[in-house]
Amino acid sequence: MAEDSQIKIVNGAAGYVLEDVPHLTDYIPDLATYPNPLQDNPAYSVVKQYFVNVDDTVAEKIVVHKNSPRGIHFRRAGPRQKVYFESGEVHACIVTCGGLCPGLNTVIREIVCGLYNMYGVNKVLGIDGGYKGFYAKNTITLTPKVVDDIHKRGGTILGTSRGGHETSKIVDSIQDRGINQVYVIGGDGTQKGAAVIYEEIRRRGLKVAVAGIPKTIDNDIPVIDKSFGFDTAVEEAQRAINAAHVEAESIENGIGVVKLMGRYSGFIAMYATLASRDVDCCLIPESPFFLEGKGGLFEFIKNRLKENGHMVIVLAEGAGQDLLAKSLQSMNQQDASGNKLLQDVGLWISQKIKDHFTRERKMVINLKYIDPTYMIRAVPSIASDNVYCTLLAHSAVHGAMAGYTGFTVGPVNGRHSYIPFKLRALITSLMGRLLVGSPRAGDFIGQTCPVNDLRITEKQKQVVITDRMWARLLSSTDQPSFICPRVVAESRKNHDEPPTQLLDGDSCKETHE
Ligand SMILES: Nc1ncnc2c1ncn2[C@@H]1O[C@H](COP(=O)(O)OP(=O)(O)O)[C@@H](O)[C@H]1O
Ligand SMILES: O=P(O)(O)OC[C@H]1O[C@](O)(COP(=O)(O)O)[C@@H](O)[C@@H]1O
Ligand SMILES: [Mg+2]
Repeated sequence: MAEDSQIKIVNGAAGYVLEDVPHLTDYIPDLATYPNPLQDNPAYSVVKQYFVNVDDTVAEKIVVHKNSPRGIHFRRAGPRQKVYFESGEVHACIVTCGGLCPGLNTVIREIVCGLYNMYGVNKVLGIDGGYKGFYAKNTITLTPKVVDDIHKRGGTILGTSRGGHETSKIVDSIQDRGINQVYVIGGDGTQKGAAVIYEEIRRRGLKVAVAGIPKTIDNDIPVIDKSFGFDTAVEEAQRAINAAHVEAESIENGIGVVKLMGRYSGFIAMYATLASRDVDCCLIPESPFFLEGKGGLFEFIKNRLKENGHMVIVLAEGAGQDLLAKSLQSMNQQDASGNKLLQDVGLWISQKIKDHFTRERKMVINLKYIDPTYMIRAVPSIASDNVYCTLLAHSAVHGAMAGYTGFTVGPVNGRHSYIPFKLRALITSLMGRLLVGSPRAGDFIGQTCPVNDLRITEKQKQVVITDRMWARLLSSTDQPSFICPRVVAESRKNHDEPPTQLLDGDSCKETHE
């Protein structure tokens, strides 16, 4: 067990490490247990071995070598034979925080229906308008009837907000209302907030389970395979890319520019580009680029227009922010949650391209800029995301009923798992490894992950531009990598061995806040 009593690490033979999640009995001993009501539920009782074995764990690494350690494992999500809450005792609440994401309503719906239908719970409250709703607003009663068709709508029926995380007021409200299960749906900021709430609840010795459901359209939460709403966003982005392509190919020297979401991580832009095949150039925050000179964006545009007569550029909102900061002398403004406010890279780059070709090259170009970001975020989730949201919600409900707390749910290599808010796995798994940080153009620097006490929320998953996926993209668009070949060669020379598949997916870096 680690020195910090809230971090539960179990070491086994052959380098097996379990990053366990906290349990209510860690700080309230002798809690009563009850048989899981699912065993008498006709829908579930037909399943052989419906309950998850208490010892089941999920491996973080599935590609291993003969002599490599077995690595980090997480507790497998799912229903347990014993539960720590009686049905009538449960008083649950659900809160949604941060930016919108397709699927929020589906998760809300499935938590409510899961609690009612699987566990016979009939007291579920919705917190209105994010964290501040705990102490500043009235609650909303949630029943299966109320949430019946909300999955067909975008947004969140509960409302959301940034900022306003006042821990003691929130926990006072939880205590005063007699809430004993808290379901928190939100991104990295929200999960940080949930971790603090869990710590305060534990300090007060309350029998309250805190479960996080990770939400981020940017897909930037580490460890889990993918966040809900991401597939919907990639799908919806196709409409904007198609429109940009139609516009561009209809006119001489047509250029379509599409901005997609992705503050620090360019996953939506990368997948939307790979899916579309109409995109000539994809720009993401992880891959710095430059405009002028040999190998720069302007030269590429000139050549592509010469070859094809038109082109489409997709860029993530966080791309090229270093260039914008230089040229616009931006102020360091933040939103209410402390997230850096970004400049509009789409507008900026569109203007730069127009200026360059019309003024400097005296060339007529027709550029159309499409910003579908908020339209994409506001749509209802597609079918596959709905199923995924259902599994996330059910995993969270099973975990809380089983007495686990201080955890986030999510699939790890396809298996739903409970991941502690306080996560040391990342340290161990990343220790000593070279990660690509945020290199500047021509400045390809590998960074070593600092060995600190980390949480799932203190790293961001990013596109690794030395991975095969980014190479696939470069090969599909045939765009420049914007990295000086000499620096790549030097970086290769510094690796004793060729890059290994074990590195796939190690795509985390420290948060930017
Ligand atoms: N470090 C933190 N500690 C406590 N609460 C936080 C922290 N960071 C963000 N929050 C709270 O989490 C909520 C959502 O955060 P935000 O960054 O806006 O969105 P997201 O969760 O989608 O990343 C806000 O109410 C914010 O106050
Ligand atoms: O305008 P808003 O609501 O602050 O949201 C903008 C941000 O929200 C996001 O869509 C998602 O961010 P969060 O996951 O932090 O909510 C980002 O891509 C984007 O920068
Ligand atoms: Mg965030």
